[in-house]
Amino acid sequence: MIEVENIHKSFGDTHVLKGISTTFEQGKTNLVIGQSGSGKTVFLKCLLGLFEPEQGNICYNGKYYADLSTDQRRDLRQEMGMVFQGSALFDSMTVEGNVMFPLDMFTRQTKAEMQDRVDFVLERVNLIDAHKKFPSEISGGMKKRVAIARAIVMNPKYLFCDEPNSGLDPKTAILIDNLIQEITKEYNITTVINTHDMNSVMEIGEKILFLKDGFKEWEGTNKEIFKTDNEAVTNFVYSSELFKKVRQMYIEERN
Ligand SMILES: Nc1ncnc2c1ncn2[C@@H]1O[C@H](COP(=O)(O)OP(=O)(O)OP(=O)(O)O)[C@@H](O)[C@H]1O
Repeated sequence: MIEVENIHKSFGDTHVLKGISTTFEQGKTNLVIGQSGSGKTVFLKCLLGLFEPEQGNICYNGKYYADLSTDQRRDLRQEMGMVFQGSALFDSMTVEGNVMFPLDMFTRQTKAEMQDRVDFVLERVNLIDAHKKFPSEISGGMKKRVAIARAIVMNPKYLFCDEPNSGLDPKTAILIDNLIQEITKEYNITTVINTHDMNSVMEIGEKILFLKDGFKEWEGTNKEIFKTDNEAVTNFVYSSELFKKVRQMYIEERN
């Protein structure tokens, strides 16, 4: 579980995060949504420990980040997996080389142990024949699977995903969302996903945090978001014609 308590983050005179408090539970897919510039990436970087808030605190399974020593912070960092926007694979490494990288860097496992773990996670993300391929030889959806395999290879307690669906067609995007949700439940991970994708909100939004201008404007579940009267949320969610029609149908069905 991650508990965020009243965090503020500024860059010079720009006050980006303005007192955000929330809780992300273990085994749930937690989504952070909001318009461009609302502070989602800065927020995710605070969760990752890449930015330290000037005020407030973040608590990881009972441990306050501010109280941790440098060594404890490094240990915590190794409990975090990250799926970057655009996958961020190393082009010069094969698929298995990419997935093995964190094990090679941070563990003392033997080559055989690392290979077993890599084979296991690649199978878990349904990539069986791609071990020896390079990123340039596989599709965008497969790259995301490799990025997910690399993010979970160290058995993380926390999984952070920045726009995991960017650049994918809607069908592949749903498969990737479902894979992240399955893995979250299977390994009881605390997962936080930054997204713009309303399909993700509908499909896997067990908890949704809506940011607006650096404030927490709203939070709730995917069932609640379609019923809320919060104007900022509805303007965001129903910005497309398709979703406006879905809402209309929902209201008509209720009446
Ligand atoms: N390192 C930085 N230095 C100064 N300002 C920054 C820095 N990082 C982000 N900002 C500012 O913080 C604000 C929020 O940016 P952020 O990237 O978190 O938005 P976002 O919600 O993730 O947007 P998008 O959906 O477009 O990725 C922006 O005004 C941005 O210019």
